[in-house]
Amino acid sequence: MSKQSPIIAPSILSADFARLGEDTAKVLAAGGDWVHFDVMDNHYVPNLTMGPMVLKALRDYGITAHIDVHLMVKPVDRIVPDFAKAGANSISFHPEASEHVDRTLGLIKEAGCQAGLVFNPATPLNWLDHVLDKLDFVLLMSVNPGFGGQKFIPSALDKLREVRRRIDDSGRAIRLEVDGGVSADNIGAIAAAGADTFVAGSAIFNAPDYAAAIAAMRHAIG
Ligand SMILES: O=C(CO)[C@@H](O)[C@H](O)COP(=O)(O)O
Repeated sequence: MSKQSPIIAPSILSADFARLGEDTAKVLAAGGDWVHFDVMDNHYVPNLTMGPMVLKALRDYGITAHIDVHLMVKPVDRIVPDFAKAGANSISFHPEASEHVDRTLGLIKEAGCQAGLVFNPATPLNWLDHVLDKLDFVLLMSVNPGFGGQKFIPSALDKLREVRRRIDDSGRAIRLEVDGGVSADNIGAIAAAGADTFVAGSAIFNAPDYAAAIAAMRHAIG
């Protein structure tokens, strides 16, 4: 399966939390495709962010775009139905944080969401071996999870190429998402390595003009 059309998913971890609905609507109006929603539990990662109530509040505010929930939590399973009920469209998790990866993927699908597996920079790709057919997307972290505004780790490019090869060999329509340190300066190389779904937080929300930042990324993807 060749690459799918590019998606830019602004990470609202870098949005103004005091005006989250407004800032999310603004970044979507500026050209963002999905909302990337980072859930951190101060256990699996050393930070604490948002839960299902915040996601529901965004839906109630009028956000209708695809909301892409990245669970950085341990354990995983018991929170999955709550995010689905709150209005998540896709849910990803870290395999080493789940007791039973296949079961967690099943729970996500049963809840009506797209399912993804997330790999930290040092997580081996063999977690993909027996579940590729159950995935809607693979999310490769190009920073260690927990914080926005970190620098892209260059070895992620080789890993992206390897996952792209595995997806292409499978013939399945699986998206390849990348997250961490993505900017207009490196997104061209990241796309060339095989990514089709791009999460960006600080490069968009710290820019004076969200639309110009997103347009520069689309232009660099080509
Ligand atoms: O999941 C995470 C961090 O753990 C990311 O989604 C960050 O929010 C990306 O932020 P930038 O690196 O683009 O600033």
